[in-house]
Amino acid sequence: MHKKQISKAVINRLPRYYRYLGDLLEKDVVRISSKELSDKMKVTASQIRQDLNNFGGFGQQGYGYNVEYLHTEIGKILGLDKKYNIIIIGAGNLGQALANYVDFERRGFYVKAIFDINPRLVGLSIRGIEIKNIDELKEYITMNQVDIAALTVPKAKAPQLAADLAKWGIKGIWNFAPTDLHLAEDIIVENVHLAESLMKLSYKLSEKNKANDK
Ligand SMILES: NC(=O)c1ccc[n+]([C@@H]2O[C@H](COP(=O)([O-])OP(=O)(O)OC[C@H]3O[C@@H](n4cnc5c(N)ncnc54)[C@H](O)[C@@H]3O)[C@@H](O)[C@H]2O)c1
Repeated sequence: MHKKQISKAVINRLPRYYRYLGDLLEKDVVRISSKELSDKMKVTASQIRQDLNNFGGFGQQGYGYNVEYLHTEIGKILGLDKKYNIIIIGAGNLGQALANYVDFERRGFYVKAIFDINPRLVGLSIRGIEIKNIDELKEYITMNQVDIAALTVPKAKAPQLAADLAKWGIKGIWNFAPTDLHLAEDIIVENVHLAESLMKLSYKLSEKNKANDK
């Protein structure tokens, strides 16, 4: 059977559905109508129905959505029913902050090792996770199951490291360096460009200020 192509916009909204449903579960909410979910999320009820219809609906007429079921199913679509081993390349400010964040584990993402080039950092531990010398990276990847590499190195170092990671078999790169990586198509890159997000905020603020000045 031909698999239906899910649009990027829908995929982008799924983590937010997942988060809201997780919050509802924590409050022991058993079911929710698309209208209630829509009021909470400030997304139209028809948008919610349309989005979820992409995956077979999940809802029942007159009943709404079973929160736990929907949360589990969206989790499966997002691949959150699996465990992922992460390594962090670059143990500076951002790399250390990521390694210190325990909540990723709750979602199935486990930071297993951190690598850096700076001998003053190598050998230290963050939350019990050892910072290894970057020279050990290839061997580590060969000997261990690594699913995702977070790149938190300076921009100039990122492309070469990304190419090495890809060559050594890493399929998922979580890139925080403010540069675009050009890798083979089977390597999945998710960019987290914080400064670009800040620029969007700045744009919106300046638009608002312009409107107020009128
Ligand atoms: N800190 C933030 O809030 C922030 C925000 C937006 C973007 N970024 C981006 O994230 C990246 C990291 O930022 P940061 O603030 O953590 O920088 P940082 O200078 O604190 O840390 C970078 C680390 O990478 C290491 N490194 C350099 N070359 C390496 C190599 N070849 N192999 C392994 N490790 C290497 C350095 O020794 C250092 O420990 C940068 O690209 C930065 O632009 C950071």
